Amino acid sequence: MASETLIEINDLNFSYDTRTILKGVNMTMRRGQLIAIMGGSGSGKTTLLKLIGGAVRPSSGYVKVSGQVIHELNRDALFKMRRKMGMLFQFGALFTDLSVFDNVAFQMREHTDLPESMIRDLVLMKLHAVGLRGAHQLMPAELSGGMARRVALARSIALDPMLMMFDEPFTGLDPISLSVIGGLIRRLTDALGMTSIIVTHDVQESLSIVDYVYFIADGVIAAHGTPDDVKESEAPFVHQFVHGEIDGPVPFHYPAQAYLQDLNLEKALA
Ligand SMILES: Nc1ncnc2c1ncn2[C@@H]1O[C@H](COP(=O)(O)OP(=O)(O)OP(=O)(O)O)[C@@H](O)[C@H]1O
Repeated sequence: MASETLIEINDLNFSYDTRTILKGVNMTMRRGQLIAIMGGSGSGKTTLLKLIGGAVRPSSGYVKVSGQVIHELNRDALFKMRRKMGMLFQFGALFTDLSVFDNVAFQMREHTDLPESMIRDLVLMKLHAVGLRGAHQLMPAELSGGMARRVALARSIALDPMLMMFDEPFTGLDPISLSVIGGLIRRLTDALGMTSIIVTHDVQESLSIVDYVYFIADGVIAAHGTPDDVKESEAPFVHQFVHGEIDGPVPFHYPAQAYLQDLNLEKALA
């Protein structure tokens, strides 16, 4: 059912010690949706993925996945839940000493009792979905960057997750590989009926594939909407992002003391 809620984030607050990272975040994500989370560097996007995956606990509020409050799950229940979530980080590193086939088969062998003949069919099916069935015997060192990313993608969907989280899936890819990966994320989301979240700086690619966008700034949701809403938005924050302006409400520089002061310090240390 496309309209069923998979993730509900309610008044979520999170701090590292005394440093507040997320403030009163509310989000709803439905099954089958592809959602982008965008925001400046250090705005808390990866932290939000960690909260969804239960790697860190909220200071207050909650994340509910499939009706269950993540931080209330015991260890076993959390592991069970995590098995239904796939995570693909920027350099979704492959096991270099395993073939493409064995990389994709790894989780199936670890976490299921499926016979090897069935694993073979499933692995080839996943590789086929990313266009690399013919490459199943290659070793990671024989792959291009874009191919390696596709194998990592096939591996992350090996156990048919209900939720996939991609952290910066486009980083370091040339424009063609980038749109191949973007298209694949969309197609796999639809074909598997999963919910996918991408954290990305790549505004143009994501607006062309996602159903919904959230912008985070200073720990709050500064704007959200469909790609059409976002493209038409007059809000300065959204405008800066969508049109790639360096200066605007999102500062380019991490807060620092005056530059001159830093330079003088260097001189004093020399
Ligand atoms: N383990 C940690 N302990 C303390 N502070 C942390 C920790 N991890 C991240 N932070 C801080 O929390 C803030 C949010 O980090 P996060 O990684 O969520 O940002 P982000 O939006 O994903 O950034 P980027 O786009 O640069 O990856 C950052 O300012 C970071 O310095």
